Amino acid sequence: MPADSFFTRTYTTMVKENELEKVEILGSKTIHVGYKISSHICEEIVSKEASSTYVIITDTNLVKAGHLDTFSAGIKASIEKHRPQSRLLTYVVSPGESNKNRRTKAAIEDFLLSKGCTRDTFIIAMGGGVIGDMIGFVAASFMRGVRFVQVPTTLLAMVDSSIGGKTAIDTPLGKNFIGAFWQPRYVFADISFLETLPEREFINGMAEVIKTAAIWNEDEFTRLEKNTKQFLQVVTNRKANGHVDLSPILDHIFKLVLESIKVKAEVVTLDEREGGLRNLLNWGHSIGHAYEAILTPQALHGECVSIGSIKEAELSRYLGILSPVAVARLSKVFSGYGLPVSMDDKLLQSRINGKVCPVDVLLKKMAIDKKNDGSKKKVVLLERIGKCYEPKASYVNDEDLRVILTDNVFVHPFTKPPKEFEVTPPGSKSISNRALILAALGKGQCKIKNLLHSDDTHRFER
Ligand SMILES: O=C(O)C(=O)C[C@@H](O)[C@H](O)[C@H](O)COP(=O)(O)O
Repeated sequence: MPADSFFTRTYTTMVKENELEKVEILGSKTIHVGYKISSHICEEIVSKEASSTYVIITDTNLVKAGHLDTFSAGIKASIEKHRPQSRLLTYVVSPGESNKNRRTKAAIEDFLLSKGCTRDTFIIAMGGGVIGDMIGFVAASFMRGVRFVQVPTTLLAMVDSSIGGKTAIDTPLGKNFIGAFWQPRYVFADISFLETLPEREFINGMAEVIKTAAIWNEDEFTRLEKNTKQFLQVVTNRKANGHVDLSPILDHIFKLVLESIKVKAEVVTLDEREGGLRNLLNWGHSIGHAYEAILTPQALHGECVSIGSIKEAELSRYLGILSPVAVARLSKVFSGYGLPVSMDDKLLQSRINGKVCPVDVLLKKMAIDKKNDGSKKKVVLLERIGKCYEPKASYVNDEDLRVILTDNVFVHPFTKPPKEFEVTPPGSKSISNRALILAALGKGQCKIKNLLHSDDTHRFER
């Protein structure tokens, strides 16, 4: 068998070039997912969306990878074909979360104004989550709102940030605090962009993929569990030019992108403005954003969401809602895809230059969360893999959060023992189970205090 025949053979059964799936959101099939669909994207934009000025806004990473040149050439060709009077402008920003701010937004707006852009301007946001969020917000406010499309080029942007019309910039106090709901006319997710995506960014995007399956789609979660090894093998194996040959896992990637998009599109369609249900997509983010506010830019969004998801799963577990087995499955799958699941992660530690996340600071950061009701904190609680406890975020208190946010408890002997003290140790599992059996055998009502919550007692309770 020739050396590349494994890939060739596998590839023939897989996703094909130009293959396209259209996902419905808010009543129209405007999310197009495919592999090597750049000509479709350019044709669709220019032929369907009339404009005097098309503006591609992207970042320097996309320029370096050659994507801006290729994409501009495609748009120019479509302009010549369909609207020869129109023009194409391009604008490039610096990459990274630290540039998703008021200053960059203002610079983009000044550029558009200096070029005489009017309300018929059509913006193409090509890039990752930072570009999509910020350019979406520019589109929402420029001339009181202009049309735009999302061309996500990272996994995170494809499966999450490009879908659903949440646009925003960050402020020093936290992420996405200033923004608007502004729907893109289309989202074009071309999987082939992922072939040039760096390893760390690829892994970063998996956090949102796992999150989406965890809150809504158990089958997909189980499928994700089965493919961790192969994923990491392929994604970490780079060619001389740093690119990745996705062909052995192209089907897996296509499916996980599509399944994540479908879930997000369904949730957004049911609750576009986040009255309740859309909170679920924020699972892992209440705590994740708090970590991110401290650890950015050394840690990426997905890495913080991964830690936040495990902490929020532990909170559900602590409240007796989620089983320890589910927490273990979650932890295994996040780490299986190369993500940190706690602050102890060695790779994370090597990146964050000794930064620490004290519980009080995390709680303070969590106090500014769009989901909260004033000073009452809210977190999405998971009931089991694929299902949340409530169809919205639930009220939680600082005492409970403090327990799960505290990483290590050091126990020291008293240097000077107090005369009297009272301690309530956690309930014993075997005594809890015996108490439950006795209660079940007895007649009338029985009140059990200090029951230990565990998988066993939970089953006994039923
Ligand atoms: O689209 C949503 O709704 C989400 O919550 C998805 C999140 O994964 C995403 O990171 C979102 O941008 C965060 O939104 P925010 O409301 O927490 O700022």
